[in-house]
Amino acid sequence: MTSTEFTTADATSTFVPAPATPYQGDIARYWNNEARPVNLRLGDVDGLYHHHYGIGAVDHASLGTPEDSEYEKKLIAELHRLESAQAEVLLDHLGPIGPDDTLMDAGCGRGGSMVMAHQRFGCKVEGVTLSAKQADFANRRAGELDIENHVHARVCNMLDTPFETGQMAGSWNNESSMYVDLHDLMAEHSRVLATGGRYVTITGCWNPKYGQPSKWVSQINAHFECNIHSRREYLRAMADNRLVPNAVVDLTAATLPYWELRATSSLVTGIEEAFIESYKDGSFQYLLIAADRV
Ligand SMILES: C[S@@+](CC[C@H](N)C(=O)[O-])C[C@H]1O[C@@H](n2cnc3c(N)ncnc32)[C@H](O)[C@@H]1O
Ligand SMILES: CC(C)=CCC/C(C)=C/COP(=O)(O)OP(=O)(O)O
Ligand SMILES: [Mg+2]
Repeated sequence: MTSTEFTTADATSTFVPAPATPYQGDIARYWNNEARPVNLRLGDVDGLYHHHYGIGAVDHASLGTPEDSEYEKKLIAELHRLESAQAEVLLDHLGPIGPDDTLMDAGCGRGGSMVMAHQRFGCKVEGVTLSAKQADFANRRAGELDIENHVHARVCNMLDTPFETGQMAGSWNNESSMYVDLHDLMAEHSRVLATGGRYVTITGCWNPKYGQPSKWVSQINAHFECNIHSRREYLRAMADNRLVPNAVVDLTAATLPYWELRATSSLVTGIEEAFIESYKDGSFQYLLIAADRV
């Protein structure tokens, strides 16, 4: 199939462009086949479906004790609360956004952050993902919430979007930048953002201070088929693309309670140890970077 041919995903109405590279085909398949119960069980708490991790202190008082028959349900609600708190912090850094503005969610997953952005700002949100299953899920959810005129996901490469130059008041990557070349990514954000618009990323990155990616970072890469970048690469790619950081927030200490709680739950996936150990040995950092498009 050539890059100009289009096909439809099984049992969906979403048009799916041929992947730009074989790797992007792998990632589309990965997310079309993803079925870890942790993600749907947490999303079912209130209908916001995330594929990112949590931040903030665990409210141990709300959990009760493990002997409590409702303990596991409360634990799931608590993990979900921390994941939504993470998205709130990302949205806090977008600056003033109004109902007439449009935002871009690059690597939107099942759309939880897009719904939150619309509910907070009243704005339009355009999401892109490589996965038809995720785009359909996000669009179905927007329909159920009656916000399909404001929140829309499409299957599209975040490095080559159909949006107009300067169209976006803000844009973000929430744990989705480890699948692409950062220079290409920042160039596309820089293109779609209006001058004065804000770009925000929350990401896991390896710490140049450690030297090279640790074995834990390699394990996370293998688990998700991704390529975690270093902190230095983010800052360089932004600087080269008219994106000037106005906040760099180290969220590593804030995400550890989420991981330590998750490691005790029935929904563990096996990657918990790698996150906990790499955050603790300093080889890996959970970072928010907000940048102005100048
Ligand atoms: C870990 S999920 C994050 C989802 C979402 N940002 C969230 O916070 O719930 C990674 C997402 O990046 C998307 N992705 C990876 N590479 C992409 C690319 N080149 N273009 C568009 N989306 C991409 C995947 O399809 C997936 O939706
Ligand atoms: C911080 C880093 C390096 C993230 C890698 C990207 C990623 C897969 C995020 C979580 O997705 P998920 O919510 O589907 O994962 P899980 O099933 O583990 O909850
Ligand atoms: Mg998850």
